[in-house]
Amino acid sequence: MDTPRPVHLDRTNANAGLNPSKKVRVIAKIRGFADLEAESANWVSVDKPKGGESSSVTVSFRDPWGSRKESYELDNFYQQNEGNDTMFSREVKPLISGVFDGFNATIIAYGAKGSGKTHVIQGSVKEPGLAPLAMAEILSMSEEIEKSISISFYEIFQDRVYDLLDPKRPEVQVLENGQGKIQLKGLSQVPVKSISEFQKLYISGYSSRKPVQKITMELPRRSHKGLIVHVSSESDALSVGKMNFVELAGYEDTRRKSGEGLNLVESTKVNKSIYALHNVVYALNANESHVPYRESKLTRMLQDSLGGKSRILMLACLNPSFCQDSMYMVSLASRSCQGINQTVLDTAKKNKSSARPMLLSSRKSQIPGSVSTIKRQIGSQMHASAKKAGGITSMMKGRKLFDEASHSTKPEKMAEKASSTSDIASTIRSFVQEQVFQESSVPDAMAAKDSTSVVEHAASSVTTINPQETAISDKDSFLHTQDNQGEVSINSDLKMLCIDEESQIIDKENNHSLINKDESPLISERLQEISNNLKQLISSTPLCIEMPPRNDTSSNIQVSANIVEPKTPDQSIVMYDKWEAANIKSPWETFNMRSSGMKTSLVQEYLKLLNTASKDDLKRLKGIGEKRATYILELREQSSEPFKNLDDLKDIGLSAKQIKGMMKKEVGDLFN
Ligand SMILES: Nc1ncnc2c1ncn2[C@@H]1O[C@H](COP(=O)(O)OP(=O)(O)OP(=O)(O)O)[C@@H](O)[C@H]1O
Repeated sequence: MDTPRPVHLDRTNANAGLNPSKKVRVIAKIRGFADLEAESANWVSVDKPKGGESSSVTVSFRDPWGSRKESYELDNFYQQNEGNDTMFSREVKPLISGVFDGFNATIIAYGAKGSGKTHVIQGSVKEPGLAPLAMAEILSMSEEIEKSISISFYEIFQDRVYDLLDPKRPEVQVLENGQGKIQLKGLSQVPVKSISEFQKLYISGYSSRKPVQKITMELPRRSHKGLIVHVSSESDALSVGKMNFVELAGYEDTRRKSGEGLNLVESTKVNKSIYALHNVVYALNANESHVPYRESKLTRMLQDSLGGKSRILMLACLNPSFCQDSMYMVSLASRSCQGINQTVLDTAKKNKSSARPMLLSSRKSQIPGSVSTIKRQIGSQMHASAKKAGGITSMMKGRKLFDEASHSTKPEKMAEKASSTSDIASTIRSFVQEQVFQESSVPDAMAAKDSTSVVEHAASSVTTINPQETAISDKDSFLHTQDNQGEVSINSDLKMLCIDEESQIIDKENNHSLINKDESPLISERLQEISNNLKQLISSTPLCIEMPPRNDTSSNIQVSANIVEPKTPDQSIVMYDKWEAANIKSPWETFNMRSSGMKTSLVQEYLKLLNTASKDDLKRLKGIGEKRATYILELREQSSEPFKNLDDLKDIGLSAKQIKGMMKKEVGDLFN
């Protein structure tokens, strides 16, 4: 294992990279040592890729076990022994004159817990931070050019904004006026004439951070803090520019750290706003037409300062001892500035070429490609559901069909009903409305409209069941068996229906065959496949109740949920028309069990894709763009399976409502 070079940076031309026209600069600072940490941070090394002329530095991280090395290009890197004053004169001071010329500047310190954010922004009596150093400069400039200075100081705790200079005030409201300008209603703005006045206010603001509600015994409150320095013209008090100092709450990987209750909620909210901020920075850098300011309270508050005539300094604070979260913070910053700061992943790529494919291939083997595998999967899901419910599964049909059929024990009648397109449509309608959207919390007109259109598509899609597959998989087993039993087969009716659509189906199959089997198929294609099979199952697969042989006196009734390979019925098998005789669950209960099994299956497929798909495939998912796809890949580097349930999508900045909306769209598209 080769030892990484210690942190060393040639400062002879360290300022060469300071380009005042650059909107975003990304720098990192490794925290100074406390007494007990006299060890050097040998897990990080810094280099200038093009020698002294370079305007950026390459920061390489290697974990202490040498198993992972990653390099990122940043605008600058400050080592342990470099103080706040050095960073101030190189990074912050050049921005101050712009604030007097109508620019807004924002300095954002972020990083893992305890990485020195407060030390860098606020500082101490011994070593003032960037905010007081800037304030001293601003105050001295304001005297010369007759501008007035005032400050606001706020805290964002769990997406609520509080005034730190006047803590008795009610929550601050973030409003947008008709011109799209952000107004912070209820946030005080206090004039400042001297540095001692400022220090008094600033320090008292920090100490006023008392929990609004008592959380738990002495749990420190994790919140973002923002200082706004307003520069206004003295004559008309109109705002000229402002400088923001934002100290983000410490990042903590919720998957690695055990957190519960409020602590976990707090962490999730903190992380969400960190992602949201990077999303905004990314969008600004990429000149995207839509900048997602609304993703968090923080970005909303900073909207004026981040967009338009502004300069942003992203300062990643790093712990001196190896910390996975520190590494992650730098990678996030570097990636959010792609286009300006190209992420360098040379060694990471090497690692990936050996590790990632293994991961992918092991995943691939779990991703069923064939129809029969999918059926098996659905079957086992349903089996599990049935087992869990302690009940029995039945033919999957819509409520109407079942309601009517349950009053009749004649299979012919059921077959008649099931063979009509409208009843099959009704089956799907019921399923979509009552199961897929069951948990939707969007009761507005829009949701109703979506639901209706999905249902309409569902109704029109029932004739696309693949007759060839039906013939191959079911003809020789189930269908024949049914005929032999003298039962009227619903499936044969459906087959008749499908034959007219053959050319359309063949087209679909041809398209399908274009999918590279070695790659993760697109979620909508996978879901479509599952859906098609379910449609087949609706019509073709009776789950059977295995009655004990006649001479068996035991009272056991076996439930068979093996819908993949239907067995030839024999004397011991009775069909669904024995519902009442077997005294089992009602068709409606059974339908519910099956539907929830399908829903689980769809979600599992979706999560598998998130955990394995390529970036391009991820971007084909609803609601996943470049940034989110990037974050997903980031998360996958942190953990081999970052998405274990849909709630984990919150880590890429999605709300519960957005997650549901995305699933609805994916599922809805199945019927398009
Ligand atoms: N440059 C430095 N030299 C010496 N000690 C430092 C330095 N920077 C930070 N520290 C010390 O490290 C500890 C953590 O620093 P700090 O409170 O600034 O971290 P933080 O990132 O703001 O933490 P949190 O995420 O919990 O808010 C403090 O005790 C601080 O005094």
